Amino acid sequence: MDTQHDTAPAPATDPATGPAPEEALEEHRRLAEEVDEARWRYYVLDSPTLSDADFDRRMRRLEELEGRFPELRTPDSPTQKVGGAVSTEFTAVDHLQRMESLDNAFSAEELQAWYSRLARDGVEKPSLLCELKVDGLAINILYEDGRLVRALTRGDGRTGEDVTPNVRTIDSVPHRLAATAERPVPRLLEVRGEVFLPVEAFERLNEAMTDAGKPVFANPRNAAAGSLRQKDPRVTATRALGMVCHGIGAREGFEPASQSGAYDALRAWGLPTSDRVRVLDTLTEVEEFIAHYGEHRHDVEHEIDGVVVKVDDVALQRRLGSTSRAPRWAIAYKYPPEEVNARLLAIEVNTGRTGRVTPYGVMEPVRVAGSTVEMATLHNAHEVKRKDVRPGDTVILRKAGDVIPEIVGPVLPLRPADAPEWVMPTRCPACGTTLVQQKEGDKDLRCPNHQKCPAQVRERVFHVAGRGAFDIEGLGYEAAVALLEAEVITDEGDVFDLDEAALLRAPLFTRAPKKGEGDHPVLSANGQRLLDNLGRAREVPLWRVLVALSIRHVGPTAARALATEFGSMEAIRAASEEQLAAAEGVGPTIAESVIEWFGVDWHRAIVEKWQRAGVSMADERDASVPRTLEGLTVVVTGSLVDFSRDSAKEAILARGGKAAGSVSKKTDYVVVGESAGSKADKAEQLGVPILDEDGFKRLLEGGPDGL
Ligand SMILES: NC(=O)c1ccc[n+]([C@@H]2O[C@H](COP(=O)([O-])OP(=O)(O)OC[C@H]3O[C@@H](n4cnc5c(N)ncnc54)[C@H](O)[C@@H]3O)[C@@H](O)[C@H]2O)c1
Ligand SMILES: [Zn+2]
Repeated sequence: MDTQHDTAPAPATDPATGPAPEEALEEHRRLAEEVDEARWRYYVLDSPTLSDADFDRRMRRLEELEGRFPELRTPDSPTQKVGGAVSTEFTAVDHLQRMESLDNAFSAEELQAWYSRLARDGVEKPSLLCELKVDGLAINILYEDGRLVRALTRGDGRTGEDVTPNVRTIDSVPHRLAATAERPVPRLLEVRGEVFLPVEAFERLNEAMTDAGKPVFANPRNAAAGSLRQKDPRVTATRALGMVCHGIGAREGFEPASQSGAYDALRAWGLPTSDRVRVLDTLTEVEEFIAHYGEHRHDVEHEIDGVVVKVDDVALQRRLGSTSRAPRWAIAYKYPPEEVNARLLAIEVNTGRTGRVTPYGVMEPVRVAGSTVEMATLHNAHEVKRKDVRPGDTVILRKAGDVIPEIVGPVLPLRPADAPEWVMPTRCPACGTTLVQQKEGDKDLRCPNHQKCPAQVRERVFHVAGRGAFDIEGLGYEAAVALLEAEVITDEGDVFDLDEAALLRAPLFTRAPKKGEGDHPVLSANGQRLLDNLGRAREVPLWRVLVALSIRHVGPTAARALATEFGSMEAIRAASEEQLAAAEGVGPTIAESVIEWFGVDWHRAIVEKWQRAGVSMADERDASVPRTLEGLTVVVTGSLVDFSRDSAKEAILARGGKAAGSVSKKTDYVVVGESAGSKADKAEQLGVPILDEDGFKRLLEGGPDGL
C-alpha cells in the first residue's frame, strides 16, 4: 500500500496559545470562501472549477489552521459542515435523520491513527467492514411500509433536494421492498446509498453528447450528478444510472446488530448492495483490501475514489458517535487522485512511426496518480477542436491506471480572456513536408515522407527493437537516436548489419581504452550486450519479424495469424490479396495493407537486408505438437502461474486453436486466471465453459476429450 501521497497533511502541530495572528485569520477566511464557492459549484452546479485534490488540500489546510488556532473552528467553518446545498430548482425537504460526510485518511499512518483513536475511545479490535468508496452522489431513499415514498440528495446534511421522480427511473432501485417470511419489511426506513454512472455508460453518454453538439461531462461523478439532478425525469431515465446502498438512517421496526447484517436485510428486500463488501478482523487485512482495490481500481464497473472502513457493530457505532459532520466509527481511505488541474503552457505536435502527426499538451509539471506529468496526448486536431483546449487554459488532466495521461478538457470559467484558438500546423515538425490525409475524411494528418522523415525513421528503429518485435535489449530510444545521429545506420534496414566496427563509430557504445588496450576507444559493455542481443534476435519467430516491419494494421494478432497461415515471409509475399484476405484472422483490411506495403521498393529492401544479415524468415512447424485445438476459440483472462500472456497464446496457436481477446458466443473456452475481470463474468453470462489453469493444461494436452 502506498503510504503517503500529495494530499497528505503536514505533521500535526500543537495548539498555539494566544490569539491567531492576522495572516492565519486572513488565510483561513480566504480558504473558507474558496471552499464554500467550490462546494456550490460542485454540488449545485455539477460543474467544479477545482480538482478534488485541490479541494482536499484546502480542507486539509483549514483543519491544520484550526488545529493550531482552535478559535477559528467556528460552527460555520467548512470543516464543521456537511458540504452541500439545496438548489432552488428542487423542493427542499428535511431528512428524518441527518446525513453525514466521512473523515478522510490519505495514508496508512492516518488510517492507523483512526484505529488507535477507536481504542482510546474504548473500542478495541472491532470487526471492520470494508467497502468501496463509490464516486457518485449520496442519496437518501425513504420507504414506508415497503413503498418508496421519497428520495433526497444529501444537501447540507439536514435538508436535501427532492429528486423522487428521478430516482424512480433508476432500474436497480425497487419501488416496493420484497417482504419474506423471515424478514417482514419495516414500518419505516431511510436507505442511504450512492447513485453512480458506470464508466461504460459514461463513455456512451459523452459520445451521444458529442454527436448532439453538446458539452461533454468531465467525469462519471459529474455526469451522475448532472443526470440525477434533472428537472425532467424523462432525461434521467435515459442515463443508465446505478445505485448501491451503503447505510441506513431513520428506521422503525428494523434494528440490525451490525452494518453487514443491515446489508443482508437490504439485499433480501431487493435493494442493491455490493458483493465486494468484506468484514475483516485486523488492520493488516484492511490494508490488504485497500491495496488490492488500489491495483484493481479500474476493474470495477464504476469509478471509486477510495475504500470506506466502518466499525461493523451497531452498538459500538452508537458508543463512538459522530462529530458535527462525520461519524467517528468510519473513515474513508482515499486513493491518490487521478484527475488534477494543470496549466496548459503550449500545444505542440509530434510525428509518429507511421507518419501520423499528433498534437500534445505541454503543461506545468503536476503530480497525478503518483507520478509527475508534463505532457499529455491530444490525439488529433479534431480532438483539440472538440475539447476546445487552448494554450493558457487550466485543463483537467487525467491519468488512470496504466493509461497514458489525457487532457479531459478545459476549465472554462478559468480561461484567460485573450486565449487564442489553437491552429494545427500544415507541415511536418521533423522534416517540413506538407501534411496530408491518407484517405478522404481521415481525422489524422500524416507526413507522407515515410522513407526519410527523421522522426518516422527514429520511431521505426525504436519499434524494431521493441518488446513486441525483435525485443533487442540495449537498443532503446536513446541508442536509436545515437546510432542515427552518428550515421552508423540510416534506417531500420541497417539494424542487423551492426557489428563491432560499426558500433565503434557511435560514442554511446564505446569507452576509453584501459592500459594495454591501445589508444583507440573500445566497445563498452553496452555495445557488447547489443551485439549479443542482435545475435539472438535473428532467431525470433516469424510473427515478430512481421510486427517489426510496421505494416499498417499488422500488430501482434494479425502478425500471428499471417505467420500461422503462411509459415514464411516468402509465402506471404507471394500470396495474392484474395489468398491473404481468406486466411483465418486476416481479412480484407489487413490483406490490402500487406499488399500495399510490399508494393514499395524500400520496404522490400528492408526485408532483403534483414534476410542477408541472417534474420530467420520462416517458422519451423513443430510437428511434434499435436493439433488438439483445431477449430476451437479460447480466451485467456487474468494471470496464470505457468504461462505469460504471450506463451499462453502461442500454446493455443501452436495446437491449431484461435486465441481471441474478447468473449462472445463463438468462444469455446474461457481460461480464468488470478484477478480476472469482466471477461470471466461475460463467460458466465453466455454460458461459455470456464477452465482454471489446470483445466487449460489438460485442454492443451488432450483437446476437449482430455477435460
Ligand atoms: N472539486 C471540487 O470543487 C469539490 C467540491 C466539493 C467536494 N468535492 C469532493 O467531494 C469530497 C468531499 O465530499 P463529501 O463531504 O461528500 O465527502 P466524501 O466524498 O469524502 O465522503 C462522504 C461521502 O462518500 C460517499 N460514499 C461513497 N461510497 C460510500 C460508502 N461505501 N460508504 C459510505 N459513504 C460512501 C457518500 O455519499 C458520503 O456522503 C472532497 O474530498 C472532494 O473529493 C470536490
Ligand atoms: Zn516528416
